[in-house]
Amino acid sequence: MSEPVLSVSNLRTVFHTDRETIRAVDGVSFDVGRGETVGIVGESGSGKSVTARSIMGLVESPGEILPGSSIRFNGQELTEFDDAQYREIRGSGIGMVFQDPQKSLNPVYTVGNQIIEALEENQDLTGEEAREEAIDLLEAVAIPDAPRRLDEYPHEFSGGMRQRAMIAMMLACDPEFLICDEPTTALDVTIEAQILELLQELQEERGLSILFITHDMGVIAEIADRVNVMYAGEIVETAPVEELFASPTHPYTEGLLDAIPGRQDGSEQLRTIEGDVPTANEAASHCRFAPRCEHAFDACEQAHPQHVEVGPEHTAACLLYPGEKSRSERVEHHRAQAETGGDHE
Ligand SMILES: Nc1ncnc2c1ncn2[C@@H]1O[C@H](COP(=O)(O)OP(=O)(O)OP(=O)(O)O)[C@@H](O)[C@H]1O
Ligand code: NI
Repeated sequence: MSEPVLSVSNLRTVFHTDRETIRAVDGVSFDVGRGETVGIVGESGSGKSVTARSIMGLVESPGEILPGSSIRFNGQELTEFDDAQYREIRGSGIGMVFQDPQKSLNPVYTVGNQIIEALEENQDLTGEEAREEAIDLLEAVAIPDAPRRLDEYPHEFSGGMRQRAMIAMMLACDPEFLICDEPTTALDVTIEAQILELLQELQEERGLSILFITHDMGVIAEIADRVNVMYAGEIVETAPVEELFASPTHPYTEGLLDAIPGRQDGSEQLRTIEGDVPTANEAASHCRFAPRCEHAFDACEQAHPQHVEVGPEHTAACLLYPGEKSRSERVEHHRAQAETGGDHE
């Protein structure tokens, strides 16, 4: 792969509360290549949105990105950016699409006004030129009757159309990198499919790189080239999408896949993983998934799993691997890796 657009390395983002320090993102590393869509998937509370907010420079007190974390975007170290530099990069380099367009679209201004304002701010367009470009953008996101809809307010748009308008507004900043955080979760499946298709078209036309966050493995299958499975602040498995679906390796990933309707053969039932994602408040010295894992054994509570190569461009952090070793050898392997590979306090 050529130089990645985004390279996140050992990202640790915590929230300080009176009682404890919540380790929302705890040593996360991944790359996004140019023109690539990389997914982050995991249940609620696993740290997906905090990862996105960390990249966007939107972590506020009592949150903190810990020293030693690195977020490189086009070779620039974002963790060293000040507010002004971050505003600049949010206005041009990196765009973000959220689950809830209500939060990004202002109800008291027309959709057109908001897109035109973004164009004026970020692309130095004014007057008729900006209006023409805003119409082009609404057409680019396939909003019918664009010139008329430009003068409507967000509440006059349906949910799917609002999300399209939100994407158009984001395109007004002409970003090269897009972070989508559950952009289709609030939509019904037909509209969801249309928005996913739109994102893929825009990606091809504009050469966008995308980080796509969702709790839905079905959506990941549609959109991602590579996938990171996240659990309790950590990435527990990473692989190209076909490889992940063909050979899921971490028991958590298997659990997520078993919960997709229609993936079971006749004998199996649709299953959900019992229990909830724990809130991590101490450095991991064990497997955070062990309490919910049907394959867990004693050592899972005592050694912190490290990433092991389990297939082509495919790693998993689980004490069941490397599969060819005995159980005690595997535990030793992970302990040794944790020491040399740099588990952090
Ligand atoms: N401002 C905050 N203060 C304290 N804790 C926070 C804050 N924001 C997030 N957290 C905690 O960080 C953890 C990860 O949250 P995050 O929102 O990243 O999860 P998520 O994977 O995006 O879940 P969801 O699918 O529900 O959006 C959670 O335990 C959450 O409670
Ligand atoms: Ni989230």
